Amino acid sequence: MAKSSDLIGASAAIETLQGWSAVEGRDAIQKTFKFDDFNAAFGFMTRVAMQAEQAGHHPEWFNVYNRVTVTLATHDAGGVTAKDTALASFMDQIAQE
Ligand SMILES: C[C@H](O)[C@H](O)[C@H]1CNC2=NC(N)=NC(=O)C2=N1
Repeated sequence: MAKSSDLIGASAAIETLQGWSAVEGRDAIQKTFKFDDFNAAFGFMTRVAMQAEQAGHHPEWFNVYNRVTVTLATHDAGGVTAKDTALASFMDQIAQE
């Protein structure tokens, strides 16, 4: 379980990532991924879901057709930790393929 001492914070986290922004009003990071169609978006979500389950760390997300808006925070810690930057990097990596 993550602790508040694990926090790195949204501002520091987005400096190390591409295309992620800080969420207003809470310590979390967000990005909208856009794909060719629903099939590609859902394929992305399926791969992320398997990785999330393996890591025990899960995204908050919202899908409409070819867009997936992802919010990442570590609930146990009350904000952004290395678990979020790791999941964000994984998403960036597989979204390119
Ligand atoms: C017991 C279980 O590992 C925890 O509840 C995990 C599950 N997935 C999680 N996901 C996220 N994003 N934050 C958490 O604090 C978290 N905690």
